[in-house]
Amino acid sequence: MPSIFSYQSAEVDWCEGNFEHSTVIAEYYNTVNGTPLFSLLLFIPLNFLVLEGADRLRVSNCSFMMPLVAGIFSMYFHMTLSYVGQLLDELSILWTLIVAYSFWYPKIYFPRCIKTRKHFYWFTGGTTVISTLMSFIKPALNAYALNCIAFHLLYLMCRELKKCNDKRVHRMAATMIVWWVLAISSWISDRWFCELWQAINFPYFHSFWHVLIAMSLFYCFPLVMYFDVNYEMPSFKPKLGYWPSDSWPIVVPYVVLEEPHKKC
Ligand SMILES: CCCCCCCC/C=C\CCCCCCCC(=O)N[C@@H](CO)[C@H](O)/C=C/CCCCCCCCCCCCC
Ligand SMILES: [Ca+2]
Ligand SMILES: [Zn+2]
Repeated sequence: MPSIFSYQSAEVDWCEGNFEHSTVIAEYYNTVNGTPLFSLLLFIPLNFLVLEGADRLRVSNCSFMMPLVAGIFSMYFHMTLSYVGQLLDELSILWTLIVAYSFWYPKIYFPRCIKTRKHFYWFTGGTTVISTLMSFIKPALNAYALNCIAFHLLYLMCRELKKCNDKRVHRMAATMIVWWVLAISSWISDRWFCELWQAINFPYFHSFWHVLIAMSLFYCFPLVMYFDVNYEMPSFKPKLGYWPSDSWPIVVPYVVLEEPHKKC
């Protein structure tokens, strides 16, 4: 019986051929294009915020270490295609999402029985334990469940956009959604239509997914920060921007806090 650490013991095998470019890395392209993107793309926009020095944001920025961990486990998974690698990949995404929800889920959407963020932490803590245990039941389904969370984010985003007139916010949200649609299409293509891609010798859609989902998150984070500042720091006015400027073809989206409103 193969060990849970052995190569190719995972329930899932992505379309890219195994050990085609290396004897130690099972899926070469899926492995090498993962981590740098997840970590770098997510850290850059946050630097702008950290510089602004708002305490709440400085504390919650610690959670941005989580996508880095998810990136590392993703690399380990594609390198080995082991059962442990698959679970680490999925659980690190689950925990990253839960940490992000714990910090940034707006209070107005809390279930009625939850009154404070402290109570919400207990709720997310309980959810973490239950969902972590459930993820061992059928690991192949975990990725589908995780992808469904994006639909909830999409729903939240639409509700927030309805209340917001800022064109920059709408533009950034539209960009994020376009990247996500491309990302999820690539993920599904790789999972469901692998035979077709192998027939035309192009089994790389999961690699595209890594890049495209990172791009979507790149735009998602400044937006989440924007709404968070509106709710949690009403004396500040958040503003979305693109570095170095709006007109450049390649830009880094970020959020800054403008001068605090003068209090009477
Ligand atoms: C108020 C809440 C704010 C939430 C902010 C979002 C926090 C981001 C959290 C997680 C980072 C995800 C990192 C993705 C790593 C992908 C690794 C990977 O490719 N794994 C695959 C196997 O190699 C696996 O099959 C994929 C599983 C599905 C992952 C789904 C992630 C959903 C992330 C949500 C994206 C939202 C984008 C905007 C939607 C409109
Ligand atoms: Ca494969
Ligand atoms: Zn992957």
